Amino acid sequence: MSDQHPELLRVEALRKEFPRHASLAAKLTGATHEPLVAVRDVSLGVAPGETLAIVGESGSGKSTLGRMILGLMPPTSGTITFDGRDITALPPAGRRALTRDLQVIFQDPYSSLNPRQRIEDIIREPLDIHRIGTLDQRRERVRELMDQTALPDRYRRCYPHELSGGLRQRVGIATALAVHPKVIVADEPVSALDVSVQAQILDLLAEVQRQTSVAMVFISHDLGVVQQISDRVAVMCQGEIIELGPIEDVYTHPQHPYTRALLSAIPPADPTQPYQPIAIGDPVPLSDADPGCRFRGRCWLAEEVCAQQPPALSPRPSGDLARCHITERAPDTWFEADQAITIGGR
Ligand SMILES: Nc1ncnc2c1ncn2[C@@H]1O[C@H](COP(=O)(O)OP(=O)(O)OP(=O)(O)O)[C@@H](O)[C@H]1O
Repeated sequence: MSDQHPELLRVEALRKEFPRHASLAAKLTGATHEPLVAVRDVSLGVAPGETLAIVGESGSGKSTLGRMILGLMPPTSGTITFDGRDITALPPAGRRALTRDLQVIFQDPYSSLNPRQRIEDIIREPLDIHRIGTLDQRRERVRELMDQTALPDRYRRCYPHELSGGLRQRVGIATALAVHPKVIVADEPVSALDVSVQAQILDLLAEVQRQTSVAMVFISHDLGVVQQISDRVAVMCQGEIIELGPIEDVYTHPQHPYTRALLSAIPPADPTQPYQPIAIGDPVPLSDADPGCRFRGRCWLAEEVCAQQPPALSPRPSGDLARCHITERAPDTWFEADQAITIGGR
């Protein structure tokens, strides 16, 4: 989609390092510690009306990337461009003005809603902050937003604790939509909800997007969840994007073994079908200076080259970009090796 439309949001070589706390022994010996690289030189763009999913296991750097896009955390290096404007290091006043265009939906709607405010006041708050319309117009907009997010009017004067998790997430969505943002970052918006409620909220987000053309960055640890609503997906592993492409291509022809393993973890819709998740174990820590592929310690396809050279994010015939020496050399034959692995433990 971003090939046809100018990008609304672009991050380029975005990096976030966190200092590590030195142990007492290290302090005494003066040993230096490498920082933890949470996001490693990530580049991607989002077009108007597009949903880009950011997927990866816990600790892969998804939320840190989302927080930097939202201006909640400064990057160590790299740039963020919004609507053609560099917003990487905006002063606080500039950032505040931008919150109208860039909104967020959090994972846990309960902790993100003020427990002492009524639902109508919560939804109206962004309109008050940005001084949009008269009080009557704001009230009318709240009614419109409750209608749009299928929140029955009887909840208008309720407090968050009186609502179910699904209804609270509808309030979160209505609040994010209130000021007509251009981009919404949704950070695990359904992972705290029951499966049946998840489906309703995903349907709502898809419908809202059809109506408003808002661009969405949808962060999730679950490839199964993003399939339903995303146009493209970026798969993150140990701070890096290891695969990026249209959702159909990534699901039908994954070009990175890590993506293949994540896909294998999605339970089949039909319970009579075999469920054979590929066990890849936990991330293997590597020095920042390590020259090889960061996934090689968990990879059943790894060869010598994987320890010697960093794989580049390179295009594949299927339309994806992937960061893997093996599939770069043989994009269509690696599935044979895939068939040969002992599923559930290598
Ligand atoms: N404020 C922080 N200070 C130090 N380290 C951090 C901080 N925030 C995140 N990290 C580390 O950065 C790495 C990436 O974390 P991040 O939360 O972005 O991952 P994630 O993919 O969103 O995972 P999760 O879904 O579990 O939040 C992890 O190793 C995490 O411990």
